[in-house]
Formats: sequence, C-alpha cells, structure tokens
Amino acid sequence: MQCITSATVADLFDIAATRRIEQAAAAALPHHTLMQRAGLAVARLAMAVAPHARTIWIACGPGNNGGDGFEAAAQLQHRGFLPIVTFAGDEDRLPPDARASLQRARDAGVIFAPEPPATWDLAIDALLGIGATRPLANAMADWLRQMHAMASPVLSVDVPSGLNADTGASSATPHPGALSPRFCLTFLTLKPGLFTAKGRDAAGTVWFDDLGCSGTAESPAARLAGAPADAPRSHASHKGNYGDVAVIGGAPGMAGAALLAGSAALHAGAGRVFVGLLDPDAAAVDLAQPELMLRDAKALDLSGMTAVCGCGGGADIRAVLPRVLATAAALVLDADALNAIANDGALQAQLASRARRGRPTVITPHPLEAARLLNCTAADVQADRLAAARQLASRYGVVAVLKGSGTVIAGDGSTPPVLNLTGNARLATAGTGDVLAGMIGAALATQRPAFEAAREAVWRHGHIADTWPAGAPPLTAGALARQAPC
Ligand SMILES: NC(=O)C1=CN([C@@H]2O[C@H](COP(=O)(O)OP(=O)(O)OC[C@H]3O[C@@H](n4cnc5c(N)ncnc54)[C@H](OP(=O)(O)O)[C@@H]3O)[C@@H](O)[C@H]2O)[C@@H](O)CC1
Ligand SMILES: [K+]
Repeated sequence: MQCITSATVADLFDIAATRRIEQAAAAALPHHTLMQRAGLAVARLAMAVAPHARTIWIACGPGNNGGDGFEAAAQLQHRGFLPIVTFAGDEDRLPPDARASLQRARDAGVIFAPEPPATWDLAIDALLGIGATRPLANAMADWLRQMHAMASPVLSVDVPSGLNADTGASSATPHPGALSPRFCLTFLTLKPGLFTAKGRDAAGTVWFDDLGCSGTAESPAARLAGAPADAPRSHASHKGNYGDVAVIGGAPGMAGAALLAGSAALHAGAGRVFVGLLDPDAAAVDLAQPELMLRDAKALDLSGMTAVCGCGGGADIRAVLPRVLATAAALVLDADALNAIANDGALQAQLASRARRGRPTVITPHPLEAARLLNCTAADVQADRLAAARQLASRYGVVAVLKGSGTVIAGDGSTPPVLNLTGNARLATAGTGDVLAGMIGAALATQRPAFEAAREAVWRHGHIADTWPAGAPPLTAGALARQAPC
C-alpha cells in the first residue's frame, strides 16, 4: 500500500483500461481473491487512520464496490471493531464476488442496519466505484451527505462515490460545512479523476494498493511526474547560460501583473529579465527590484528571448501580439494574450504556425480562458480537463497548462499529459497566475523542452504554497514570486 504525494511518479489509467487490468488479474487468480485482498486492505487502512475507532459505519452499494465494503466489514469484525453496515442494493442482484463477501460479513457476525448509526468514529464509503453511471439518488445520496456532514473521517473505497474516475467530475453535492478528513484507497490502478477537478477535495489523501497485480501493457491516460530534479549550476557559468526573459504586458493601471511575472522569472533563475510595459507613462525603474530592466514593449528584440506575454496586458496586448508571435524565440502566453487570441482567427493561425517553425510555446489558461480558446463553456472544460488540455495542445501546437485544482500539462501527444499534485488554496489570490507565467518563462529560457519546463515550473509554484511556513505572513503573489515569506 502506497501513499500518493506530490513526489510520486506513477502512471494513471482510465476506467476502460482498469477494467481490462481487473479482468486479466481476476482470470489469473482463484475466485474472490481480488475482493478479499481489497477488503483486507480497506480494513488495514481503516485501522491506521482511526486506530481508536469503535463504531465504523460502512455504507455499501449495489455492485462490487459494495462487495469491498462487506469484505472490509468482515475483517474489521474479526479484529474487534464494531462495523455497522447499511446496504443500498438488492441482494439477489449482487455480482457473485460481492454476494460471497456479503455472506462472509454475515458469517463474521457483522451488524446490518437499515439506517446509519447515530454516531460513528469512521465512515467507509463503499457505495459506488468505477461502475457509477448516473448521479446518486435516494438512500445513497442521503448517506453520502450524512457522512460528509460529520467531523469523523471518511475512507472512500476505490473512488469517492459519485466521482467520475476518468475526469474528476462529480455528481455528489459537497457539504457546505467544513470538510471531514478524507482518505481514498484505490485499487489496481491510480485513476486520473482522483487528482483533478472535484477529485482532490473528494478523495483527500489517496492510497494505492495494486492487490498484488503489478505491471501492465495498457497505455496510461495521464501521469504523475513527481518532483523535478535539481539542476545544479556549474561554477564556470554566467548569466547568458540562463537565458533572457522578456515580460510583455502591464497596460495602464496593470503594471503590477507584469512586474510580478518579471520578479518570478528573476527569482526562478533567469539570467536577465526585461519587462516591456505597454503603459507609456510607466516608471523607468522598479526601485523595489532594480534587477528588472524596464523597457518600452515595442523596443524589445525578442528573437533571442523567451517572451512572457499577456500579464496585465488588457486590450492593448492585441497590438503587440503579431510581432511577439512572429519573433519570440520561445513564448509563454497568459491571461489577456489568450483572450485576444481566442477572439482573432489570424492570431490563432499565427500561434499554430510557431510549432511548424520549431518555436516552443506554452499557454497557461484557467478554465474560462481555455473555454474561449476551445469555443465551449468553462463547465465543458471542467467536465473533462484532460481532454480539454489535450485539445488545446493539439489545436494550437503548444504545451497547454490548464490551471485549477489538479493542473494538467499536455504536450504534443508523444507522452501522456501530466497531472500536478502540488499547490493548495493559498494560491487562490490575485497575481499568482502572473507568477506562474514568469516561472515557466525562466524554465523555458534555459532551453529545456517546453513540456518539461512547464511541468517543472508548475510543480515548483505549487510546492512553494505547500511548504509555506505555518506562522509566516499570508502568501501573496509578490512573496510567491520571491519564493520567500519576506
Ligand atoms: N470485480 C473484482 O474482482 C474487483 C472489483 N473491485 C471493486 O469493484 C468496483 C467496481 O464494481 P462494479 O463494476 O460492480 O461497479 P460499482 O461501482 O460497484 O457499481 C455498479 C453498480 O452500481 C449501480 N449503479 C451505478 N450508478 C448508480 C447510481 N448512481 N445509483 C444507483 N446505482 C448505481 C449499477 O447498476 P446499473 O447501472 O447497472 O443499473 C451497478 O449495479 C471497483 O470500483 C472496486 O471497488 C475491487 O474490489 C477489485 C476487485
Ligand atoms: K466508493
């Protein structure tokens, strides 16, 4: 059993591949073996997360996910706990494995009740797994609400019920109050939906058990790429080795966004950072960060630079985009640059032509910006974030960084998209997106492949938030850019 963290390197498989892996594993083992292993693993994790639990409510559904719950109940009963099972299903229609596990729970003396107990120390959600086909209703929906309304921890079996394991979309309505501590023990494969969209909140801490069935020839749907390796700098290096970044943005009243991106590029290690401001009346120097070289955006020669374009650009960014798209050696497009491109077919064609000319581009849309670029709604994007990121990457010939909970990084399709596991709600504050664009710019300026540069910068950006000292001042975008609380 393995706990999944932002440092984990692993392949993620969709439901279809998981079904094939499950069938192959089941065929190679005696009947009921997989479910017995799954139930035992659930019982072990339950004892680890709630060692002093007395009452453990196990809500079981109508399929094999419920079967895992029955099996866990039997195991917990044998170990002196008090599992109470509520079953939302028809015994006569249970699949054979689950029916056998129901009998094992009965034989062990587990209590079956029509309603949840009045209180519980741990709830185990074994209602639905990868077989969920529609929104939860009736008793199952009610039980899930009750579980999430209590402060006691919830352990989801395989997948939080109602969560689409492929996409992270969820039919379960989150409880408006504080989140109960959540754990999810997933089997045979790690599934992408656990790590993006609603998945991260719904699953909580994810644990993985391959049930003794490692190795598969299936193609992954996505990957967890883990922490980037440190890139030590040789003594005999100089600023030219780390590249020039030119931030272009900062229309009147929005210079801060461009300066934040510049500061982020600087502190992420770019050799030199220029900030080309669109505001003709902007100051000539940033006294707080004199390392930034402030210029007129139109005067910058981008042919040897990595441009970071769009931060605070407003509508004025449109006028400079044709030159930026044509000349920047490498490019990060963010915010207003993306909105301008979404509204302009000529700019879209110019963007797509960069890949054909061997000029790398990274785009960093949030879901609404992605929706504008894909001519759909933000809800469509959120309904399948992996697919949306892949479409952006292939339509525009770019590396697409689709921001949000479980940021997706998609490239040219030669490798699966990466889901990033760093970052938290501390980043939900103005300017953090500008900082990310600057950090990607710095990584790109070192000539690393765009996909690697993007995923490394995304990881580091989230990692700063994850490791922000508890007693430190709040994480502002400026402090994030400096990578330090003061
Ligand atoms: N087989 C094995 O060896 C192993 C299996 N494993 C476990 O099995 C799980 C997959 O099992 P599964 O395929 O039975 O799917 P599961 O998620 O239990 O639900 C299917 C049932 O729910 C029903 N249903 C669907 N949506 C509904 C809704 N909203 N509201 C109400 N009902 C709904 C659906 O009915 P139907 O749609 O056909 O009407 C069907 O009856 C997997 O996640 C893992 O936990 C592991 O132990 C490893 C070994
Ligand atoms: K479940």
